[in-house]
Amino acid sequence: MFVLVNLKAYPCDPVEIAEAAADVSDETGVRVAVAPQAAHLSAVAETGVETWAQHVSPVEHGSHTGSTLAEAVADAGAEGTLINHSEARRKLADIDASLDAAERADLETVVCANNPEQVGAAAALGPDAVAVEPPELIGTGTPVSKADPDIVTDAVEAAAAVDESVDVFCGAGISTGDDLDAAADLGATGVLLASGVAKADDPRAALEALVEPLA
Ligand SMILES: O=C[C@H](O)COP(=O)(O)O
Repeated sequence: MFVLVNLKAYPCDPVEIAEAAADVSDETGVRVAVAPQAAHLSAVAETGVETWAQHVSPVEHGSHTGSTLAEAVADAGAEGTLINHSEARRKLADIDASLDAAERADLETVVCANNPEQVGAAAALGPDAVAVEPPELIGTGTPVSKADPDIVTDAVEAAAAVDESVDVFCGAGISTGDDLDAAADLGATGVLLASGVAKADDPRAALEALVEPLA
């Protein structure tokens, strides 16, 4: 299982979480990556943790003030990028162009989607993975794998129907090792989570407990 921790814009210490994630990954062999704010990418990458951008803009080098250039996040140490999110929804054409930008910069990609229908559409664009996240469960602490398991199995089916090489992750409300186990049982090969780590009093302990069943 791939554990991708999105720090969103939470008031956490990105380097402290990155160091904990790097240690947990080294100690357990579980792949753990951290997606901080763009301004924190270099500092996070310097910890040695696998580092992801939260977004890359659908642009090339040029007159694009305010954009997040794929080449720039790669230069800062990012190895992958999220594209699209329920909290920052993009049009399909922009998702497609952001995937092109990520490919140019040699970034791995996960496209987020709200439901299995969007998963199918996203899979058709050829990302490395799609992540299904029911918006109503994000940040609730109620895991998608328990509250809406069918959405995960339907997403796995929808992606496979389009392109079997596209991995399917799930996210929303995931915070425990049991949630990870349940996600794997439903066919997900990764999880996307945020508040369970970024808002934890002790992010290191939260990460250790999270991956414990996989270690
Ligand atoms: O990008 C992460 C997801 O939106 C999940 O967030 P959450 O773990 O706080 O529910």
